[in-house]
Amino acid sequence: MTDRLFSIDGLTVVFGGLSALHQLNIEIGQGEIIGLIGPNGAGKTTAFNAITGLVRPTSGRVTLRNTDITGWAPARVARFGIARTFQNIRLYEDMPVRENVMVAAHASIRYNFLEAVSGLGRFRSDERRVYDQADNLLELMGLTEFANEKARALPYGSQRKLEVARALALKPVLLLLDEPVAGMNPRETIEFSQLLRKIRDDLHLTIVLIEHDMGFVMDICTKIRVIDHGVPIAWGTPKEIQNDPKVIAAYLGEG
Ligand SMILES: Nc1ncnc2c1ncn2[C@@H]1O[C@H](COP(=O)(O)OP(=O)(O)OP(=O)(O)O)[C@@H](O)[C@H]1O
Repeated sequence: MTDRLFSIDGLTVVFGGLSALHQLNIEIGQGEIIGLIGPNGAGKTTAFNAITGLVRPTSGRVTLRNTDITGWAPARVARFGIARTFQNIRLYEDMPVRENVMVAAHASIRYNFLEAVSGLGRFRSDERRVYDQADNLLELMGLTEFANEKARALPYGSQRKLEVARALALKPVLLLLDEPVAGMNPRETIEFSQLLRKIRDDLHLTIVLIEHDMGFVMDICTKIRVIDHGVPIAWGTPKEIQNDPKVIAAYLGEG
């Protein structure tokens, strides 16, 4: 593995009496694309929520760039370099596509009151920069033609790409994607794989993704962590995971 960027040690989340996540460990090097998979209800989204501060871990540690970020508030986690998308798309549907990205970028900028109300100085130059950055991200994600459309007018696959553009506006070092290709057709999914590799390379990103589309996961991931009923059951390359009897049994037992 290349330099360690991010790690999860013994991450555990208990809701009432339910152990949603039990002793999850993951270690990730710069530039890797890691898959987090498992049957429905396995605890995948809970892991993302615990990493990004939406859920407080019962125990365990989350480390990014040698800094313990366990239990940090969501905005602080985002500013420190972790951005995410959600399983259910979260866009400002009646806002134009470009503004959707600009609003996300603003989350990483702070003005004092005078600068904001006067619209002068740093505020104005930052606005220009945020506008240009949004256009660059839309171009990267192949969404330029939709810049002035309302988000709700976009085809579903493009809405998912817009979610990624919004996450990238935070300038993360680690990108967490929750079911990024859900609802995409096979052609869109292949194009999205290519796009993801490109943004990983161009923006020096490291990526963790949750996904049920196994063709996509096996194609794009360098390593995969499998969890079942909150418990980690396997860790390995796509080939190792595909042939692991515990993984096959977990998926066969689903439903
Ligand atoms: N806020 C919460 N309070 C109580 N229980 C929760 C909460 N969030 C999740 N759970 C429970 O924790 C378990 C894991 O849920 P989670 O959403 O993390 O699974 P998942 O692997 O992401 O599933 P899916 O693939 O269906 O999205 C489930 O039993 C779920 O009902």
